[in-house]
Amino acid sequence: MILRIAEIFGPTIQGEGALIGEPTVFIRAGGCDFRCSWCDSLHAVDSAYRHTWTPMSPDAIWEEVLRLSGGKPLTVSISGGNPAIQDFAPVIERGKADGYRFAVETQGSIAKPWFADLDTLVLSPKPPSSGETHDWAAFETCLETAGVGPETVLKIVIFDDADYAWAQQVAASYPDMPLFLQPGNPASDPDQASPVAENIARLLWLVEKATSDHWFTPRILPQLHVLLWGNKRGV
Ligand SMILES: C[S@@+](CC[C@H](N)C(=O)[O-])C[C@H]1O[C@@H](n2cnc3c(N)ncnc32)[C@H](O)[C@@H]1O
Ligand SMILES: Nc1nc2[nH]cc(C(=O)O)c2c(=O)[nH]1
Ligand code: SF4
Ligand SMILES: [Mg+2]
Repeated sequence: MILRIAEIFGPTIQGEGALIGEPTVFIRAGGCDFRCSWCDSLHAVDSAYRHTWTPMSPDAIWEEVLRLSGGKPLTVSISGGNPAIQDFAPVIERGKADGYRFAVETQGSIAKPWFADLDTLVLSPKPPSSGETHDWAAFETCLETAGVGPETVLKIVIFDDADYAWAQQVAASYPDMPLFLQPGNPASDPDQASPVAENIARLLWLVEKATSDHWFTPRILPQLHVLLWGNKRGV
């Protein structure tokens, strides 16, 4: 079996959400069923970049993770694109046998049986500013398929007031899921000068909005990797 891989990089730290700060190797799958207006990983989404995606066997993927991590177990985060388009079961099986932990980042539009084998499932439904709309039945299927195996968390990107109101509705529908909010990063140009000031301003806006509303449910975090490395790829 062959998977389409946009990039494998690390070790770095997880920059977002529940596992922020955790040493991580990333596997970025090529291909996505969404096309968010502000996607920061278009090189793994847009078919114009398809020629840059490497066809790899699960063994070859695992060899690269072992090389990058020096064979020392850590958390492997499978992102994309939407990794749920492809079958990562053999990679996860191989890695767990070596003592590695697995997290997946997905929007929750496609469920896969191997969600149940993860340590952490990050579901990141897309707010109105993305231009995408959700099939909530498919989202529910992701939750059911994951079951009680992984810790399943919600991570929502907020660009504006409409996104914020939408996140409050989603949170009300899933009161038992840990909720993480991160401000949207409007600049995904890897050559752009430091986007830190803009991102901090957006984080401040979001923190002040939630605290003044007395909305105490979410944890609100920056994209730590953007603060450290800007919009650079492979970090
Ligand atoms: C690139 S996506 C890949 C995984 C999956 N397709 C998804 O969207 O969840 C990884 C994470 O980055 C977030 N993200 C993408 N573009 C962003 C941006 N411009 N600002 C902030 N977060 C962004 C997504 O919402 C998601 O949580
Ligand atoms: N350091 C770091 N943390 C991340 N968290 C989610 C990422 C992603 O693009 O899925 C990401 C990424 O690309 N780099
Ligand atoms: S779902 Fe994720 S990878 Fe796909 S376009 Fe949206 S942010 Fe990008
Ligand atoms: Mg990213």
